[in-house]
Amino acid sequence: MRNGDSWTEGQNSLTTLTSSMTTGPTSLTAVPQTNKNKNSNKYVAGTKRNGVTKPFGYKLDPLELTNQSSYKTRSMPRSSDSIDSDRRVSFREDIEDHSDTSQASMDSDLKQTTDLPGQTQCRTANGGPEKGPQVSAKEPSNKFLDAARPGAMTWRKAASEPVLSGAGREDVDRFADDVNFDRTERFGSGNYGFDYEPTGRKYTAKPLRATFGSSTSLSTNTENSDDTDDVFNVILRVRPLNAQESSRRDTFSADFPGDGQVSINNSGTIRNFQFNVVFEPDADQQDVFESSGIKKLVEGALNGYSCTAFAFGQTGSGKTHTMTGPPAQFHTVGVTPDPNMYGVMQRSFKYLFQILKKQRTLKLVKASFLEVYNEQVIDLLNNSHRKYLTIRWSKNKGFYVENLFTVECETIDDLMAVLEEGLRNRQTGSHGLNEFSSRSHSVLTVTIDSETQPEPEDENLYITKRGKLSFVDLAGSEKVRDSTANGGPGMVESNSINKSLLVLGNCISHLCDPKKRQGHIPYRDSKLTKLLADSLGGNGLTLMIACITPSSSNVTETLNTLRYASRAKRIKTKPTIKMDPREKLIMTLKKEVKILRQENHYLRQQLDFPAKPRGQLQKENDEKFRKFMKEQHQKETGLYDMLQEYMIENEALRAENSEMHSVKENSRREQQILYKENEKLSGRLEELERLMAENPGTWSFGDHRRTDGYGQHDLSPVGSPVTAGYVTPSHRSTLRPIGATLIVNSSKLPSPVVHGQPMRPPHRLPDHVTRPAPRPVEYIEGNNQSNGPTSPRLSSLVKPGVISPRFTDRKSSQLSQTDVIRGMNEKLKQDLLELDGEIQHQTRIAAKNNNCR
Ligand SMILES: Nc1ncnc2c1ncn2[C@@H]1O[C@H](COP(=O)(O)OP(=O)(O)OP(=O)(O)O)[C@@H](O)[C@H]1O
Repeated sequence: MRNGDSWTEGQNSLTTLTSSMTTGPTSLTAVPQTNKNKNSNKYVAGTKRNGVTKPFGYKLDPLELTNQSSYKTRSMPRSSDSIDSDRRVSFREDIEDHSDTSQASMDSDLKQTTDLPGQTQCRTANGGPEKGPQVSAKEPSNKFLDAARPGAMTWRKAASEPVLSGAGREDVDRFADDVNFDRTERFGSGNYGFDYEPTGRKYTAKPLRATFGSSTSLSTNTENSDDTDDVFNVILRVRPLNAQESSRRDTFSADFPGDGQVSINNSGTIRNFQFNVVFEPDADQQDVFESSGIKKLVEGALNGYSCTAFAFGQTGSGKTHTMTGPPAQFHTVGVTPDPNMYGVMQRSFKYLFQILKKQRTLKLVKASFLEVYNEQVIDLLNNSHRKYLTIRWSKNKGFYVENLFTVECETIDDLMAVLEEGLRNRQTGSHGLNEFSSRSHSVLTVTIDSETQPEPEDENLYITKRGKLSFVDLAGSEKVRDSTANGGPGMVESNSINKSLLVLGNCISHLCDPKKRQGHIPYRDSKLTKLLADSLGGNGLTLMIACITPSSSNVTETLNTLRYASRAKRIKTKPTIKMDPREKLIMTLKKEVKILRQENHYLRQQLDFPAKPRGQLQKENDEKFRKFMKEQHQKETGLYDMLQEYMIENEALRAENSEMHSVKENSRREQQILYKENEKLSGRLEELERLMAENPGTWSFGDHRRTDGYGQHDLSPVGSPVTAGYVTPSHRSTLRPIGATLIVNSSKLPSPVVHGQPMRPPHRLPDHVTRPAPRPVEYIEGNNQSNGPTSPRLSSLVKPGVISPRFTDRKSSQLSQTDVIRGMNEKLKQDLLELDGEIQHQTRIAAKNNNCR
């Protein structure tokens, strides 16, 4: 025996384990094994039969389905006389028959739902709720109509004759108007279709299958689907009045206005509800299978999603009938189950194996079956000791049942055997409302492991997806009074059923409230909700099948069920594919690599590198690319030398530039100092001259001549005001020639006439000295570089003609400019000294003359 769910144990757990059921002489072999194919370095599922391990694909051999002896050796033991082979053979034949006829349309089966056989007709309401039955003014009850979904519909048996036959276009139009269809629906994919003759003149109206449940409406191929609208569906099945109810003359309390609506008459008060699909009492098992959406769940599980179908409702309302067929046929000795009465479970198994047979890919199908009875989990496939199993929780798996027996199912027979074995072991009891009442919640889980190649071009990458298909048949909610009457089951049984259903209701109301959904969901309050946590609030596809009885005597329970279902209708889940965490990581990395490759490709384009094609040729191209780069390197050796030259040259230029910068800075500073000094000297000269001009009689200048002429001194920076004037006696004391002391008594200063001549105009510096030095011509126009290129290669890059012919060297230009200013400075000092000396000389003469007088 091995644990049922070994998902997080990864591939290592898939070791060959052969275990036998211990419940009878004929054993069911459980071979959950995987052989590692060393050549391909990937895992291949295998099976052990009669000691021989065969590749997993073996079980998809068509012969297998008709191999009677193989079936018999693997049949499940029964406590009663063995009649199973006949039963199963008949169902298998049924599969074969159907597969023959439906095989051709398998493709379309997977894409869209099939047409009705013709004896059923879809009826649609003519105008929605307002045209439905009268709603009591006292108690308006349309609140459950709010979440109606497009495609909601009602199934009702109709006359086998088409509604319109041999009618012309006008008739069809009139008919379409009558049933309130718009034009697009008339000839499109609405609930009615029209066959017409080649002439186009004659039409036959025919009802089409419901679009609900179509596999095309769910994007099951995406890893994380965004389609949250069509993943939690609620359908309603109303059973007919049974013999007991009819004999009591119970009235039929349900009405079906169409469009998936149902109205319940509770003693004159009408309550309306709406679901994805409503099956009226005369819908048969095949109708329910075809139009409930269960096919979509099977397909989802094959694609790696967790899918759950669960039936709920009052006791005796038809849950087990819908899921597996009439319970009597599994519990009555000597009765052969009628394949026509098989429920959605058997039909789903058949559909699953039909797809597997068609796909012929590596798939590993395993099944487990358990029940929750009086809040205890019991393995229905290994219940010889009826041990209670523990529910545990792990980060990767969520809630799971420890030590649950799992059977590998190679064929549909294996799966059928699992179902029958479990049903036989399930707790049933008889009470006033149901002779074969299920006293427990049962969960049959089919897991489908499939290896897929996420990227067709990558032959070595395989990922394993685990899809899960669970069928849950809940114990019926019941009034303890009713169920314990007539020697019914005990209070404990009823209470535990009701309690777990209450917790389920709580979880549903939390899940359908957007605010509460973010918080704590009380899954842990019951074993049932722990097991359903994944289906209710998880990442899967869920189908709730609400079952009700139309009997007026059970209207309160019926309304409870409908409210329950309406609330559940608002639950939204987001389906995601379950993968092994390691494989998930590989996928993530793979995606990253893909993105990086794209980026790389883009950059290559930008840099004019040769593009690396993606996909299967990647390796080959990588090699080519390496070769190309090698060649390029060889070709580019000359370029490399050039690059080195450039680098050396660049370094030299940097050093030169740096030197030039420091020379420039020094000379700029020196010039500034000289400017300032010149300014001072010039100021002193001006003052001295002004002083002499103011006292012309006192001064005579003899031969003192300015070589530079007379005028304004402009030694200040460009733009500063220029002062001009003569040296006045009052300012004599301020005249301080550099290196000499001017001793002048201003009050006794002579007139500024020197040797009988008026004093000369103030000293003026030549223009080229006072103005800032002209900017040296730049080497390249618009380029501030202070140096020219020394490299012949770089020189050749410079356009001829832009180099100034006068330009030789910026450094010398800087220096010459400083020299000019320095020369001027010298000259000013000279002038000042001369003037100062003359003044002193004149002063002495004047003093001498005064003494003589
Ligand atoms: N749609 C139907 N058509 C004909 N018979 C039905 C239908 N639904 C239920 N029945 C019959 O009604 C009886 C009770 O049905 P069933 O056992 O499936 O109810 P249940 O909801 O599973 O009850 P419980 O919760 O007690 O197990 C069965 O004999 C079943 O065959």
